[in-house]
Amino acid sequence: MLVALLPGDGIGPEVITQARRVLDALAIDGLVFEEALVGGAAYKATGHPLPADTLALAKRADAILFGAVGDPDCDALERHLRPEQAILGLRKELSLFANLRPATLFPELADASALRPEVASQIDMVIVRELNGDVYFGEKGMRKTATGKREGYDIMSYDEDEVRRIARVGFETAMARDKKLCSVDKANVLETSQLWRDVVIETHAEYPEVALSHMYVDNCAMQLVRNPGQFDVIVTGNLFGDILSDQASMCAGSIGMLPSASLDAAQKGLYEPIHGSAPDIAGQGKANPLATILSAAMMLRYSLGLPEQADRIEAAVAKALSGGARSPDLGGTHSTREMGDAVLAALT
Ligand SMILES: NC(=O)C1=CN([C@@H]2O[C@H](COP(=O)(O)OP(=O)(O)OC[C@H]3O[C@@H](n4cnc5c(N)ncnc54)[C@H](O)[C@@H]3O)[C@@H](O)[C@H]2O)C=CC1
Ligand SMILES: CC(C)CC(=O)C(=O)O
Ligand SMILES: [Mg+2]
Repeated sequence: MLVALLPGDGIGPEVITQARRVLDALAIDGLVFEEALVGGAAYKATGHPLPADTLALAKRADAILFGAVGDPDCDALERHLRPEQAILGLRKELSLFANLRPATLFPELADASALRPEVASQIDMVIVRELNGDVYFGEKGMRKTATGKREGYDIMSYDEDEVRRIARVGFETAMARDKKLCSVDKANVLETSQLWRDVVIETHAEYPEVALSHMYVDNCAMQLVRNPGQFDVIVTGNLFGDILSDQASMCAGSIGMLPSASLDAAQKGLYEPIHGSAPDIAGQGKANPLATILSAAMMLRYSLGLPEQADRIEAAVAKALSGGARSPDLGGTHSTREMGDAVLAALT
């Protein structure tokens, strides 16, 4: 089993190092790693954020463990050369259309949430985010209006097949949990969202056991803070899912806690924390590696068929937290490496 390791930029390499230590400690027979440059690091070395070799490795691998991309030095580059194009390119090239972002509060972290502990303790949801379409992949550009003003544009669109396939992932995810699916859109304003809602309703006929509800995205942002316990599975588009999952992460303690799986139709996947390269703390040993370590657990479960090993990692993370391991984002002083040490010590 080949895992492509793509550490990327900023805190990406720091958190990937800790995930790799945990995977090594499991001593899984036949698991091999191959590392490659991606993002700003790749641009600086090769002139492209997603070099052909890196893409070829990602295609060849059984799974991809990804850190994060993004480098302030690259923010003025033409868009197609910016580090973020690497993760967008991987998602598109590998048809990773289904992004699962579980947001669960480890009970030990009730005090780390931005919400009151009795509200935060109810959080146990999965955000299913569409990852191959929407405004991120529509036609975009800069142009001049008739009166000579600069105008930026990004086209938002979904076709019905794109909505149907992610709706099915949402329903399937709900079937495996509490059978409650909330579809989040902005159908009161956007035609893209009206189609989204119509197709989700049509797809519901295939899953009559699931209780389906609909919510506008602005209300959803509010409800995530007011009463996050009401959500079981949320299915939504690329842009809304991006924003809502960062918000949900803070309700669950920290953005440094949320893992993700980005899957294609055959469960091949890229696994990454939901956060970015955090240039404000990069190189300081302050990054929380648990989101990446938990992403490695998702990789073992979804793409490598090793659910017991995934359980071992998740149990070790819970034990490390019970034992008091806290990086600064969780209100503590543990360094990135010490968080990794705590998980390693808790592995049984
Ligand atoms: N999938 C990816 O590779 C992503 C890349 N990005 C890129 O990352 C760069 C920085 O973006 P931001 O908007 O600042 O988002 P960010 O997620 O990198 O950071 C937001 C805030 O959360 C903190 N944070 C993030 N991860 C943390 C961790 N593991 N432990 C402790 N604190 C953590 C950061 O220090 C920062 O204050 C940009 O270039 C952006 O485009 C952003 C999101 C995802
Ligand atoms: C570079 C962004 C598109 C990535 C992001 O913010 C995310 O996937 O959460
Ligand atoms: Mg994001």
